[in-house]
Amino acid sequence: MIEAHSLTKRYGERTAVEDLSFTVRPGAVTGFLGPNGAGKSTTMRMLLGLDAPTSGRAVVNGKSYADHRAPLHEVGAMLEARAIHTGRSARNHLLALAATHGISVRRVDEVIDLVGLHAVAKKRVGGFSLGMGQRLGIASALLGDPATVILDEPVNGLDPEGILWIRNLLKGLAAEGRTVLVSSHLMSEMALTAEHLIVIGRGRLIADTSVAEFTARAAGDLVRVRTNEAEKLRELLAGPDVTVSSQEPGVLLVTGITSEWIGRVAAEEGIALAELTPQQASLEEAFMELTRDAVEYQAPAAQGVGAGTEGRAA
Ligand SMILES: Nc1ncnc2c1ncn2[C@@H]1O[C@H](COP(=O)(O)OP(=O)(O)OP(=O)(O)O)[C@@H](O)[C@H]1O
Repeated sequence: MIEAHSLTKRYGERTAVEDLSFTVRPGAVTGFLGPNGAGKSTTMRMLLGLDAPTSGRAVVNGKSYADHRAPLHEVGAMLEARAIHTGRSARNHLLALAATHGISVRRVDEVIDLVGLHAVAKKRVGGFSLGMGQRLGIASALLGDPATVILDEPVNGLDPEGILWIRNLLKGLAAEGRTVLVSSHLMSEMALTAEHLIVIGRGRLIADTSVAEFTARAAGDLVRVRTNEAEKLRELLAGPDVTVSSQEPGVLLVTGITSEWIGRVAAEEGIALAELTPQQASLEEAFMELTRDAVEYQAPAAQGVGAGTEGRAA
């Protein structure tokens, strides 16, 4: 379990995180979302004792990170995965880490297999692709078999196969009863991976919600229906709380009733449907809407003034 109690971090004039409180529970993947510069990495560093909060307290598994006797067994973390420029092999890198923490060679080989690096375990890490580097970072995080796992943007730069792999790995870790906190700036990815979401913007809490709740709210009740008998169906669906619009021939956009209901009406009247789709595609839009006021660097056109220059590299 992770607890943030009124965490605040200031860098001089700049407030990176402000009065941030949340709890991350075991047994589920929790997505930590926010636009660039929202304060995700700063918060994670405070959770891991790498940055001291200006005020407030971070507690992991009941204690602050520094008070854990064997932190690698309590919390495994991967922060902004950078290529590790080393001439060491992946296995030797993990062996060195294991040796300083009293972790067995057997466990090193276990995590190598777990992250799928077996074939390249003896290759120099310096020559690793971004994806292989991410896998190695995750292997390091899992080395101590920790109850809590904190990963900063683990899917960054991965190909679809790598993204799917991380998604399943995180779900598996949560299913084993671990606490899993994973940051991202992609709502659509988190919707597929996480059960719970903590959304921040400009260092402040914007939402603490289940993914199901967020998705339901984002999706609204818009349903797209395609049929050759659009006009007939439109008349059948008409009602005081129902709106039906159409922007292309044969396609209706319906709000006010569920897709199940539309399907039933069509079936009863013998109307064949070519498509019946509850609109979920607006997730990323809903996230942007939620965090719109909290985006640090907006394009000048969007903001109407000469906004800030470059963001830090993500
Ligand atoms: N060491 C530092 N010194 C000064 N300002 C910092 C420092 N670290 C972070 N900041 C500022 O704090 C704010 C939050 O940064 P942080 O890296 O935590 O955001 P983030 O949500 O992880 O963003 P990203 O997705 O871009 O990595 C930003 O405005 C950043 O410029």
